[in-house]
Amino acid sequence: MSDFIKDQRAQLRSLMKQKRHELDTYSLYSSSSVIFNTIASHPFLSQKRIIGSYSSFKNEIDMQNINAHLKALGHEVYLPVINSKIKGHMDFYSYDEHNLVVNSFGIKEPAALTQNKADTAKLEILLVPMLAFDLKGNRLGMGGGYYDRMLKRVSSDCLVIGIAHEFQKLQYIPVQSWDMPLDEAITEKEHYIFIKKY
Ligand SMILES: Nc1nc2c(c(=O)[nH]1)N(C=O)[C@@H](CNc1ccc(C(=O)N[C@@H](CCC(=O)O)C(=O)O)cc1)CN2
Ligand SMILES: Nc1ncnc2c1ncn2[C@@H]1O[C@H](COP(=O)(O)OP(=O)(O)OP(=O)(O)O)[C@@H](O)[C@H]1O
Repeated sequence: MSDFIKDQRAQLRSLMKQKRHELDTYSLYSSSSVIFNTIASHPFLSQKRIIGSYSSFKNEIDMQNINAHLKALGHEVYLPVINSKIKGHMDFYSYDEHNLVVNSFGIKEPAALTQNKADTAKLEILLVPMLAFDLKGNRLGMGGGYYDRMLKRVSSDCLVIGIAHEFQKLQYIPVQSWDMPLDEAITEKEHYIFIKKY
């Protein structure tokens, strides 16, 4: 792996964490509400049943209403659970808003009950958090490599959609061989389509 790219990504990560930290509550609220509507009216939503999503933390777009809405519509909704025994590994477990526990990062996750575990290969839509993205669909995450590893196990038919604030769009994100590109990104300003799957 190139140390140069690794350093560039680390620098960008720290800059974008800072920017997100400075976001005001009103922008977070209003952008989350616009993105709720974009996801709720996504043209493929009615054709897909099994959705991987996430619980937000630290000024990420608020996914709580979105997750509840998707579940109320009858979708199967799964959220990540970090596996503390395997480095960079997470699995998805079914979402129940009344049954979430806070993990070591301060992110709410479902209890890891075997009977509630998703078959990652069966996910049809995956909503992905990101610190930054570019118009080629490259993504910068929090740096654990969790999504890079997980996306390798997802079906090539699964629609992978990054969720972010518009200010997280950058001109160029340096990538490494294992970085998995997004199909789409949704911000409060735009619905970007990088790869037209359907
Ligand atoms: N909501 C959400 N869930 C997610 C992610 C995410 O970006 N957002 N992840 C995306 O991959 C994974 C979790 N990855 C994470 C990686 C680092 C930190 C974190 O807080 N890092 C600290 C430093 C911690 C340390 O050094 O001990 C920090 O940035 O201050 C949090 C989550 C899986 N779940
Ligand atoms: N498929 C992989 N195989 C082995 N190591 C990996 C893989 N993906 C990522 N890593 C490791 O994880 C570290 C972080 O990767 P990267 O910078 O791509 O994370 P990220 O995409 O920002 O984080 P995340 O996916 O958790 O949001 C890398 O430095 C590398 O050591």
